[in-house]
Amino acid sequence: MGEAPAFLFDDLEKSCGNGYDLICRGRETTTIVGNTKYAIGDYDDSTLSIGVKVFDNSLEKWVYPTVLGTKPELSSDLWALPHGEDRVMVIKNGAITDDDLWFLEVDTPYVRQQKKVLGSDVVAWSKGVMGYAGKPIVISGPSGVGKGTLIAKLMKEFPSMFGFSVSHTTRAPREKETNGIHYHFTERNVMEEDIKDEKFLEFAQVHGNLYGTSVESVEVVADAGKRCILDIDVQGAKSVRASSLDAIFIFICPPSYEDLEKRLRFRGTETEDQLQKRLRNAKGELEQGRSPGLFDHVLINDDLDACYLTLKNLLGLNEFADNTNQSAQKKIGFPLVKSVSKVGNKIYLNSTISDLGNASKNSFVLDVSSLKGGAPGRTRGLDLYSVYPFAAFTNGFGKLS
Ligand SMILES: Nc1ncnc2c1ncn2[C@@H]1O[C@H](COP(=O)(O)OP(=O)(O)OP(=O)(O)O)[C@@H](O)[C@H]1O
Ligand SMILES: Nc1nc2c(ncn2[C@@H]2O[C@H](COP(=O)(O)O)[C@@H](O)[C@H]2O)c(=O)[nH]1
Repeated sequence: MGEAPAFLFDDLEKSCGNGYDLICRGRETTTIVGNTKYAIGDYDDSTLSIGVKVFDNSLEKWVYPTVLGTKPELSSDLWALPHGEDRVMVIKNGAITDDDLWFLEVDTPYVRQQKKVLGSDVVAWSKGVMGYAGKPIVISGPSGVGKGTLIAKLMKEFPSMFGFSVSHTTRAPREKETNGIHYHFTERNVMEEDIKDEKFLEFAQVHGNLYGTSVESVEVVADAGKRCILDIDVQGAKSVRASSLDAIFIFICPPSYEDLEKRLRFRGTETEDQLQKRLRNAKGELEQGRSPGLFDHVLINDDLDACYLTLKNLLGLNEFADNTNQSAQKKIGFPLVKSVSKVGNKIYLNSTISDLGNASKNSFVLDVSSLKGGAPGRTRGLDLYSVYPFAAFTNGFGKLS
């Protein structure tokens, strides 16, 4: 990581091509990935979003692929840069914050799978998101073991570091529960429809009700730069383990079955029937929780404070850790781009004005070496930092502090 080579910017004030990757600019811009030419631009007037065409080499004409994902709104100034063999990075110059960077996936595993399912040519939009908030944490264990209590302690002590994934459930709200905070309380038919529409990362029938984690509920936490905590049952944990979400899995055990029952009774939120059902289900969950391969850590919640300390230790949050680095990432705004150059995994952005409030020439690096994920939803792991003017905006190592 260092200062951008000066020649790149001086040679690149023109709008198209830099000798490394073909970088194109315009309201409608064409770019080549592999052997295929894509036109990305403004002819999709009906939706006022950026349209996509693919050049069919055998038919020798432009065709319209199925476009999946949320489409970015139209922009009069687009930059398109092929990224690897499977996607195009699209910069919407001068767009509002957080809407400036998109990826058009043309041959990622997700797109290839959708091509098979739909039997047509498919591309998919995925929004570029700066930073990577750390692996989500899945907390599982039988009802009444203290998962919610431990999570509440973590969220209270580290409010800027963690965000809770608000699940959907068909269970009725308890007295002190608020819709949208504790759960999204929902009707079964609505939730089943959303499951069919693939809006859920996982779902399960738990103690007679349907519970599920929507993709959106995990994404909003990560969009806020926070580490996502999921409180889900063992079936849900299994599904997440099998999904593409790279998480840490923690199972919470009670000191004894009798203690579990005492806690559930003490909480007083269940009828006797419901309580018995939860206790019966706990037996199977405790067996599965301890079976090898599913959970990375098993904690016994005997003394609450001791268990909480162990949880913090395994998350690297003990009193000697520098926890400031783990808080929400500081964002810098995307610059108004005048020229673009790509060298390896670094994209050099030359700007005349930036939101840093300086009207002089500013240079930025967008580091895509840690790119994670892809459609549907977001492409994460992007790192944007300023490299010029060196002294004024950096910590001396070329990166904004
Ligand atoms: N270590 C502990 N010792 C004694 N009581 C505890 C301990 N941890 C939690 N509790 C109490 O046990 C009850 C159940 O805890 P909590 O609601 O956090 O469980 P849970 O695992 O989230 O349950 P559910 O899965 O049903 O949501 C609460 O009244 C809580 O105060
Ligand atoms: N598989 C999922 N399980 C979930 C989810 N949200 C909560 N849960 C689990 O349900 C039980 C009961 O919860 P309660 O609030 O009714 O006491 C508990 O074990 C939770 O962990 C979810 O989205 N998916």
